[in-house]
Amino acid sequence: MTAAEWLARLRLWAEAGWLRRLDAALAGFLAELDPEASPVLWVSAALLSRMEGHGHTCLPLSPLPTVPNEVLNGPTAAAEALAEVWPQLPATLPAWCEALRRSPCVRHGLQPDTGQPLVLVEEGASAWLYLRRYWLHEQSVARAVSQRCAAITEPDRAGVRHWLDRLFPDALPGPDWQKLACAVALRGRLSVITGGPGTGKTYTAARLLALLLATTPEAARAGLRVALAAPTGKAAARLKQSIDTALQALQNQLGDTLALAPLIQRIGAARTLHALLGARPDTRRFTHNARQPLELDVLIVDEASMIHLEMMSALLEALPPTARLVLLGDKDQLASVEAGAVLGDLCRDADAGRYSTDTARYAEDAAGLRLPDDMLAPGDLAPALAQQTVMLRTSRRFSGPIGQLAQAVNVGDADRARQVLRAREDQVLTAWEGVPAARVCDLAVHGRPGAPGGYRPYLDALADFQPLPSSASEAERQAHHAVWVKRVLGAFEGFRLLCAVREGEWGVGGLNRAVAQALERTGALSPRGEWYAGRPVMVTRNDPALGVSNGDIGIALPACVPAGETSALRVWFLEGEHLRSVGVSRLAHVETAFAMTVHKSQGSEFEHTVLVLPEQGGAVLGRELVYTGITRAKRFFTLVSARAGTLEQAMERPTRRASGLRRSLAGQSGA
Ligand SMILES: Nc1ncnc2c1ncn2[C@@H]1O[C@H](COP(=O)(O)OP(=O)(O)OP(=O)(O)O)[C@@H](O)[C@H]1O
Repeated sequence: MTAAEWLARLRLWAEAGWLRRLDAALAGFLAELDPEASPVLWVSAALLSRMEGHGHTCLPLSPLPTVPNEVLNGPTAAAEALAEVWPQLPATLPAWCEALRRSPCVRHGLQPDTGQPLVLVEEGASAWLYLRRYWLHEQSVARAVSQRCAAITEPDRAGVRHWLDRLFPDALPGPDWQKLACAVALRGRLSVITGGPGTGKTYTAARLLALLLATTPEAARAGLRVALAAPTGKAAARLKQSIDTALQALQNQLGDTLALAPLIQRIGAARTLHALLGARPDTRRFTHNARQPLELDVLIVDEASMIHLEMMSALLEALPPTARLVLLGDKDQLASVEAGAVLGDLCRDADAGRYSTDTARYAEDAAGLRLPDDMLAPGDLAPALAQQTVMLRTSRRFSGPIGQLAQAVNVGDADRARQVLRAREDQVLTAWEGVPAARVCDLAVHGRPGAPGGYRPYLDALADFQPLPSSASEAERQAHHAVWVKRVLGAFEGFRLLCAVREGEWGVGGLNRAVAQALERTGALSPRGEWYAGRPVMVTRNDPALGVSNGDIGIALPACVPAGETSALRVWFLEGEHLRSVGVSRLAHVETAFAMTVHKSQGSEFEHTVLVLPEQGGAVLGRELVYTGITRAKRFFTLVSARAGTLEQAMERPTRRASGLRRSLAGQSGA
């Protein structure tokens, strides 16, 4: 086929939905830059772009010459279309790479960076293709992580032990991983604390802050600059609240021996990563970078699984080399919406430990811990990053049926998951499978046996506004209104529909419409037009000017106005205990939020969580998605699926994001 025919074929595939238009357009762009190139370049570029759209940071080339459909992962018609043209492409990886190397659009080997749009990486019998930007981000993250892992300081072990014994007074039967996490974070410039829900990641982070304060010379304590951050506003507010609560409880435990109050005051509000780095409108650049680093000594970042590669690169670049970065997150949760699976990549050794004898000795001296023999690794098999990574293994609030189900899903044990679901202990768990989408609306309106209510308590709170008598002062009216708004927002957190997909009757859009109509039929809502009292919305774009972040959830409610005046609708957001509102006309980028994606629910928990699985979920319907959905449930969990067996199918499929971060880390210094 000629170049024009190849490009036309790629456009056809985009029209069929097997590629995105953007993917075919990238191929067209490269054909303009290098009209003489082999079709390998255009096909690879289109597939690479498609992979990026699915969250991968690179395209593994090894399967391409023989099993291209593994990459396109499309329906039968797509496989047939590929089979028709593939014989015209090289049949071996070396020939494929050779064709790419011939193009000036592809940087390879030790070639200097002259702005080539693609980068080819070859190692042994494998090869990967990158978009330049992701290659640079990956290299920059690997370099920064390695440098931070190498910057180990040697604290006074006896002093650390003294404080750790006070901070963790309870003797546990096995190793106290929380204690180890504190000890490890104290000696490094980077540490990763991972663990499932309720394993005490923030509890540990609060103790780490106390340990840092206690081991800082007294004269320097007042100058210790600590910041808290998370990828979303909601997660940031939750982190701040948990850290404050934990530090206050710790102060009571420690008495006068260590003054934590000044630290609590100094920490300030937790911010989104965008706000911390100083996001600038209409650009992907930030105010803070290597030339203008953040002014802080300790940064704790929660929900790190949501951080994508580009953001991690920007964060590491903006951190001064002397600052300590502590990443908290659940490595088994869904990876970020945008490309990369950074926390998963950083935590690859977390289960196994792979601690060196040096780390074992340090754990014994500084934390009084004997690490299990099977978690130790000989010198060259003990990567530097593993020494700075600790996995917390005991959940304090997640031991019931929801925890058991989450655990079974996480390890891919379908029989066990089924058994737990069938047991329906105290009706905490229920599965409705092979049902029509309308059943989801029933759940939203009434709840279910064992977990009644659905959105009813929120609607009741909405209807329950009793105006104060006209004699009430302005301050009294405002306070009374704020109590009501908080009650409505609090009640809304009691129930949530989480979807795997956005489109279709089982997706976010379809269910939001259906639920709003079902609630309207009960007379509890009057959704006339776009905005109505009680409309829950999710912000879909950061807007620093309005102070709202992507993922924030608020509810449209009337403002507090004097009796007799008409009150305009405002969207109310709760940040910790603090209420904020924005006029509805100023919020351009929002969507209704009765149903939301599992992705967007990360960092939130709801009393009753409903996970909705469609008939066809494609590649998105994987194990991490189900695990993340289940672990959002505080008291009740309901699975609703269009087809029986979807759960098992999803569990069989752990999502593997193509990424070279581990390889790049190993290439840096064995990190
Ligand atoms: N060692 C401990 N001793 C007593 N209580 C603990 C301990 N560790 C954690 N907890 C308690 O367990 C609960 C969960 O802890 P925490 O919120 O820190 O977990 P987490 O891993 O940050 O959870 P998530 O990220 O899922 O919200 C909290 O109430 C906390 O006080």
